[in-house]
Parts: sequence; structure tokens; C-alpha cells
Amino acid sequence: MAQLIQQGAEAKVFALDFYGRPAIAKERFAKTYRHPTLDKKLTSRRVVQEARCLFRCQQAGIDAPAVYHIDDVRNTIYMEHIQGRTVKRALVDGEGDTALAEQLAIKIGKALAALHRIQIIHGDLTTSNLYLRESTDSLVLIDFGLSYHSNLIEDKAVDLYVLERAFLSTHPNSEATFDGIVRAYVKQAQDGKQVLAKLEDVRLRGRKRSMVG
Ligand SMILES: Nc1ncnc2c1ncn2[C@@H]1O[C@H](COP(=O)(O)OP(=O)(O)OP(=O)(O)O)[C@@H](O)[C@H]1O
Repeated sequence: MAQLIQQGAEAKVFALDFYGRPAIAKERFAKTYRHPTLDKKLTSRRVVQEARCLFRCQQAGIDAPAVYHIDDVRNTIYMEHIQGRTVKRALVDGEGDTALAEQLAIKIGKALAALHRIQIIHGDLTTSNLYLRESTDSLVLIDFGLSYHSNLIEDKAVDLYVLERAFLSTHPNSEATFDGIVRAYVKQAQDGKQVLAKLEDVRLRGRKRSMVG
């Protein structure tokens, strides 16, 4: 029996058994305010894009849910249900444990550098979209619903900035941990220094925007 675990604005997420394996089915549904033909096209394009990003991660050895099946009629991706906990939970449960936070920061920075190396921008990085596998403690990236292909420094910097905003608002006093992520990222990334310089620009823009209101 499929169990609904999330009803979002664009997708329903179910937990179910897929031929004996714990799986997630992510079904994108129509948006009533869009023209039906256009909507069908956009919805199926997003499904394909999400699945493609998952495949590319798999090929590159980046830990992300394995894709089991794509139902292009029902716009549903069946994928591996990651057994573990979110980085959000790990940080909340381990509050004050600086060694744990440092270790996580290195894993996150490395994973994002690897992702950007294959020219994928995640688009929705939060500590809820980062999992830790129970069995191996490996860092797993999930929710590629807003992901896309790009090798632009700006896009990579914005990806990090989105995570920074999510990080600092979800985990108070986590500046040092985020710095650790950036340090690990710069060490491993293809254009780490340029992305870091751009990140400073993006932050400045963000600050100006929030001053203007
Ligand atoms: N492969 C997975 N393994 C474990 N949990 C998952 C997996 N995929 C999704 N989830 C859980 O379901 C929640 C919602 O999934 P997801 O973030 O992919 O959908 P969404 O945010 O509704 O979609 P989108 O951002 O693409 O519109 C996640 O936060 C996570 O808790």
C-alpha cells in the first residue's frame, strides 16, 4: 500500500514497496491555472529533467536515490527510498557537537563540488534535502525537482547561497559549519575560488535587496 508522505504544490510523494524494495514515488500533477497542453509539456519536461539529474549523479558516483522506474503517462518517478535521517535532524540532535558538524560540513562541501563538477545545479539545497544513509553514513542528495544543467559560476554560487540562507535560518549559530562547507567545496571544486568570489557578490546583492525591502 502506498503511503502519502508529502503533498506539495507540484508533486505528491508516496512511500511504497517496489518489487520488494522500499521506494518513493514522486508524482507531478497538473496545474489547473495553466493551459492543459502547455502544462502537460512542462510537467513531463520536469519529470525527465529530474530523472536525468538523478541518472547523471549515479553515473558519476555521487550518492543520490537510484531511479527504479519512470512512468511518463502518470509523470511519476519511482526511486530508492533512502533509509536514514536528514542532515537537519542530525544537526538538531547533535547540537553543540562541533566534531559532528565539522565532519558533516566536509561531506556536504565535497558532495556539492562533485555535483557542480558534472555541471548540475541542485536548485533547492536545504538541510532537509541532504540525507545521511543509515548503513554507510554517506551523504545523499535528494529532491532534484528544481535541478538543471549549467556550468556557470554564477549558478553555482547561487546554489551555495540558497544553502547558506537555509542553513543559517534553520540552524542558529551555524556560521562556522557553513564556512566548513565552503572550505571543503573550494578544495574540491573545479572553479572553487571563482565560485567563492561570486558567492561574495551574491551575498552583497542579497543584503542590498533586504535593505531595500
Ligand atoms: N528518495 C527519497 N528517500 C527518502 N525520502 C525522500 C526521498 N524523496 C523524497 N523524500 C521525502 O519526501 C519529502 C518530499 O520530497 P521532495 O522534496 O522530493 O518533494 P517536493 O519538495 O514536494 O517536490 P519539489 O521540490 O520537486 O516540488 C522530502 O523532504 C523527504 O522527506
